[in-house]
Formats: sequence, C-alpha cells, structure tokens
Amino acid sequence: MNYITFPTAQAAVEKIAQEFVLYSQLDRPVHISLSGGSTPKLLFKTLATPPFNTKVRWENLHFWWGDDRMVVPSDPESNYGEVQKLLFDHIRIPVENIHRIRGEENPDQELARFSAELTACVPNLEFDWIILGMGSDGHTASLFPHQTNFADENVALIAKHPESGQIRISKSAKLIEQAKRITYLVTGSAKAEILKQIKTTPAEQLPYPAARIRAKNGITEWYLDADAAKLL
Ligand SMILES: O=C1O[C@H](COP(=O)(O)O)[C@@H](O)[C@H](O)[C@H]1O
Repeated sequence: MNYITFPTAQAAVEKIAQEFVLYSQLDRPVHISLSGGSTPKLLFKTLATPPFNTKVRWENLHFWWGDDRMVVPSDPESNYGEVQKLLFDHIRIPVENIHRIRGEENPDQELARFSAELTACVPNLEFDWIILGMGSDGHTASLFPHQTNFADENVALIAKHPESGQIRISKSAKLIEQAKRITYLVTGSAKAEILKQIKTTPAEQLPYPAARIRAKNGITEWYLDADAAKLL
C-alpha cells in the first residue's frame, strides 16, 4: 500500500487541489467522488480560494459523493450541503456537473434514482478518482465494520450508522473498487492507532472496510498528515 505523509493537513489538501487542476485539463469529463465528514472541509475551503478557484477548469469536472446522510442539504450533517457552502457557492460550475445524493428524498426511491444516474453517467462505472475518508472505527463512505457486504453487486446501498441509527446512502464496495484511483485522505492523531493496525495487519484479518477496499485495477494511496502518520 502506498502511504504518503505530508507535514500538515494543509499540505496534503494542496496536493489534492493541484491534482484537480491537472484532471480538469484533460479533454473530457472527469468523474470525481468526494468524501464527507469533517476531514475534507479543509480541501473544499482550499479549492474555493486562489489560485485553485480560477485555475481549475470546473466545467470539466463532475462531482459525486461516496455517501450522504438522508437529511436536507441545509442540515450541517449533509455531505453535499457542506461542499455547496464551502466550495460550490464560490466557484462557477455547471449545475449538471453536480451529482448529489438527494438526502431529503425517500431513501428507497433515492437509492433507485441515484443508482440509475451512476449507471447512465459514469463510463463503465469506473470513476477517475474516488477520494475517501476513514472514521476512527475504520468505516469508509457509509460502509461500516461488521455490516459491509464486500460482494454486493449493487452500485449503491442504504446503510444505517451503527450508533446513531442515521440512514445514509453509500456507494458499494464493489463500485468503489472499480475506480481508476482511490485516495484515502486521513488527518489528525485520532486516526493514528487504527492506521498503525491497517499498516501492520493483513487486511483480511481486520473488520475495517477502509483496510479492505482498494482499486482492483488501479492505484490505491493514503494521503496522511504527520499527526495521523505518527505511529507508522
Ligand atoms: O460518516 C462519515 O465519516 C467518514 C469519516 O469522517 P471524518 O469526520 O472522520 O472525516 C467519511 O469519510 C464519510 O464520508 C462520512 O459520511
């Protein structure tokens, strides 16, 4: 596995932001999946400010989410709502490039609609880049330890947060693993211990979806800050 440690979280997200510039210069639509939770907020703020806000050719990038919570976009728990507030409100991007999970809808109907949109829009269901986070329990997207079916053939699924019971829609492990590139962005010392376990233990012996999900035919890499990497 490819672990890349940056001195700070800011340095890690600036590397990702530079790659947004490069992807946006490709002469085709590029499909990128964003992570939710607290970690990527620094990335969204960085992308919304110079030089990235104008250097990225936003019209060439299509944005998706690994998961979202079934709440309205104005709810602070909404992964899409946070990106809208921190990034989309500050740049010029065509509305048709934003492929959000509609958290305000009925979960079963939204699962069907979102699955159809994925199938229709993403060539061969192969994302160019999936950026993931990792919870301190080892979950990624809304794929939680002890409740993830890694063989699920569906592109997306309904998940329930094991503690709060919050309902979510998540990409499936199999869909994520079809990506050309997967980057786990993990920062902060609260994730240091679990990262050490992931680095030192064979993935199949661990219950953590973040340890097991990797690009089957592409690149999998971990972008860490020094605090997260301190036990590696
Ligand atoms: O619940 C979630 O958690 C993970 C990690 O979140 P963080 O707050 O520890 O950064 C995130 O990747 C996922 O998208 C989100 O829904």
